[in-house]
Amino acid sequence: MPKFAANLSMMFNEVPFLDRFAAAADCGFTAVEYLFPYDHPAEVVAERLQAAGLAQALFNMPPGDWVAGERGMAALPGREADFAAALDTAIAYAKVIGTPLLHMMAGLAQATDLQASATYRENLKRAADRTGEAGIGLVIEPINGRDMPGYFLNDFNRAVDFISEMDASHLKLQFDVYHRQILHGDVIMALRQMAPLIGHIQIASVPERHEPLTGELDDRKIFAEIDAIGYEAYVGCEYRPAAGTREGLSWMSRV
Ligand SMILES: O=C(O)C(=O)[C@H](O)CO
Ligand SMILES: [Mg+2]
Repeated sequence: MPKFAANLSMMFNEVPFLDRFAAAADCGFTAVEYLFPYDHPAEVVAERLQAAGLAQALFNMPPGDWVAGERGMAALPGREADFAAALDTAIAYAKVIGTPLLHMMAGLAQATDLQASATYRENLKRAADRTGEAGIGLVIEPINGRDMPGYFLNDFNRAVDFISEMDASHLKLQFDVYHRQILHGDVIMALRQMAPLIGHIQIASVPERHEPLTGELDDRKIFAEIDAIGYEAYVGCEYRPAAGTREGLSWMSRV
């Protein structure tokens, strides 16, 4: 059975962000992930993580102005300086918090836009170089257009192509089972085929993005496949609890 990390951006929203670490540990989690730690000093986040005895699995680079609708900057021509500053911030936080992985979000741009693609490649190279020097893994994640309309990286094969082009062994795919199913289906075969490139996995039911075992996929089979491909890192529970985080955790003892 895979080991699971609580996603503190979606789970434990019953309490403020900094209190979610203790809440996750109290529910038996041994690791956490979240989108962004940047509203708090890195030292404070690290202290909460350590006090709860948790491992950090992953967090995202700063995405630009999230409230205004930005969803990353890597594919945005003209935003290279902002991207570089975000990368500096992410690496500084990663060193203090001790995350093994950073997720680089692409941003909203046409997947067919040649200038956006060129900018993405340049920024991906820069991020791969900088994270490589810092000893941190880097992941990119295809995201479905229903949840994130206009997201640049909306295709798993394209993500694999970008990764392959870079020739950086610490650059890998964030395989979110929820997005995979909505974008392409064929989840198990994709896990098998992409296994060598997978750096992080996330799970949620489809289509509601609730607890595993409540959607259209056979999550038990998916977890068995994750074990079978030899994936040993954390599986992020990136789901919105249907009716309370604690109340919904019984799936973990039924898989
Ligand atoms: O939306 C997701 O699936 C993610 O993992 C991103 O990190 C944030 O949007
Ligand atoms: Mg995800």
